[in-house]
Amino acid sequence: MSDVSDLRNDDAVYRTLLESTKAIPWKIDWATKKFAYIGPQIEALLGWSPESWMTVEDWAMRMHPEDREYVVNFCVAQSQAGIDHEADYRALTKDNGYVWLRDVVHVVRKDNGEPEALIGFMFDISERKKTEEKLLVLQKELEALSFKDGLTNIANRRRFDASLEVEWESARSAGQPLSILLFDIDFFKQYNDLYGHVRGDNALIEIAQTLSLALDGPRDLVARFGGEEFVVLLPQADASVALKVAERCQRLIQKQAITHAHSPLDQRITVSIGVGTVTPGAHMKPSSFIEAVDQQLYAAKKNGRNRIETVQVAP
Ligand SMILES: Nc1nc2c(ncn2[C@@H]2O[C@H](COP(=O)(O)OP(=O)(O)OP(=O)(O)O)[C@@H](O)[C@H]2O)c(=O)[nH]1
Repeated sequence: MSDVSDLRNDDAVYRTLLESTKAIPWKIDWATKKFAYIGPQIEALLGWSPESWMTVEDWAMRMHPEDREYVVNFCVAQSQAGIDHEADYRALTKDNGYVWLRDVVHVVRKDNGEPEALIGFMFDISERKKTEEKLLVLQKELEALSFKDGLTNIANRRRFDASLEVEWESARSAGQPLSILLFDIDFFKQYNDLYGHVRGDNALIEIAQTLSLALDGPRDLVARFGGEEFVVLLPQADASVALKVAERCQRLIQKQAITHAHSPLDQRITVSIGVGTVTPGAHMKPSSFIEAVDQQLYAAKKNGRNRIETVQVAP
């Protein structure tokens, strides 16, 4: 058996070790910017023969154009400063594909501190990047889900609150009106009691769909406000537009004719609607506007249900 000192002197052993790892070793002479060495594994990974890696130019040109400027500038700056570093980028393959690489770089310095050479390893990190990308997609899906109501599939209260905040600011700075419609299903407790919770859930889903169909503005939003209440946000809509939309919603729900034998109104599901319009002023809060619209909804209930009550809130 050879001892360690034998091994240290044995270039062939080192070469075998270097060339049998998955990581691809390389060395660049700093003065000439030429490759002194690159492991033969590079050919299996990217298709370019080791001999074709002549200078740092070859390295830079075989990088995805979107990664090139940042990675090259970063590596040059770190090398000049004598700092070991690493960079991730997409390397071009001979058949015009890309492979994600991580280059881990050690700066060999002369006695005066200036770089003499760079030595490093390239790692194939494409699998890791794929996992990261999948995670990103999943995260986006999760974010979207967290803004959706699980039962009706329309926007949830959180989404409504977030949209209202944005639209409120936009209306305030543009000096434009915005309107809100609050819906509450009439005698829904009786509906649940008579038909059961599952039919109750289905009725909520159907009404959510109908309300979605009633809107046509690009920024209009329908959301589940809670329980059997829905809300519609109408940016840039004045009182007359808001009333028209409310009437359209009421009509469509009537047309939908979901039987409700225990409703004294029409023997089908009806809704009460509170409508409010405001041009937000500097000191007004969205919550006090919602409060005012909620009072209209309450008035619609008190005044007989299946009706619309409106308010124009002073800024
Ligand atoms: N099926 C089902 N029912 C719900 C859901 N959320 C709220 N509800 C029901 O909605 C009903 C609301 O009852 P109330 O607040 O008394 O109102 P109402 O019976 O509609 O009476 P008015 O609003 O005064 O006309 C309750 O029975 C709740 O159980 C839901 O997700 N699914």
